[in-house]
Amino acid sequence: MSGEGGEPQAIRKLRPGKLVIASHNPGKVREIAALLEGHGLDVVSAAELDLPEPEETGTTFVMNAELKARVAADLSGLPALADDSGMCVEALGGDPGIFSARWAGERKDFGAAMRLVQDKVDAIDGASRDAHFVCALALAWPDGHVEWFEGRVDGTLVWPPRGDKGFGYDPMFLPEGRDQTFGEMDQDEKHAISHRADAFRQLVAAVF
Ligand SMILES: O=P(O)(O)OP(=O)(O)OP(=O)(O)OC[C@H]1O[C@@H](n2cnc3c(O)ncnc32)[C@H](O)[C@@H]1O
Ligand SMILES: [Mg+2]
Repeated sequence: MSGEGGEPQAIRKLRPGKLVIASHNPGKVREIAALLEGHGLDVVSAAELDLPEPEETGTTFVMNAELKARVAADLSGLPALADDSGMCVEALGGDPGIFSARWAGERKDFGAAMRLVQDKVDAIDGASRDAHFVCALALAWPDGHVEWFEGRVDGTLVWPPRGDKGFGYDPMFLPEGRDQTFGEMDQDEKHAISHRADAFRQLVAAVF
């Protein structure tokens, strides 16, 4: 991104202190807290602060991450970090993508969401089972400054789902070159290769 006059905008450093994790997904909050360990931050989740869950009206992962981070920073008066992520299936033109949470419905039934993905891919003759996860991070300050980062991991879909260690679509996603799904991996193994860890590596390099 460029500032006025064409000069690159300086990346803002994140100082030790309170940081809001602007997510209402406990699986994500757990992973984000682990990925931020050791940087002197005192993390507090949006749920702990009773912050509202904003409607995700953006058309990209980055737009939705920014929207969530801005709401949390504005309401808390603290820097806030949001994650918008999802699983993109090649044969489905990138769906569920930014709609990954919504495919699970009000009841957040990811068993049903995974079955829906499987049924849709299965209905296409000779369909590729390639998929990838994307994670967009937005770090917003109360004065309106925002930094963005995006990570990705490629893999294939397996059926039936395997493992109960992760969250969301993890049990049906087999990362490239591995024989365990994200659902079968311990958190540290997932963090060695995941879309979220990829985005955090970029964030850590930039803002600390
Ligand atoms: O918006 P917040 O409050 O952060 O929580 P959310 O669950 O609604 O999160 P998203 O809007 O970003 O939706 C992303 C969905 O994609 C799925 N997803 C994202 N990252 C994942 C991961 O690492 N493993 C499995 N599923 C993941 C998961 O089902 C999420 O609910
Ligand atoms: Mg959401």
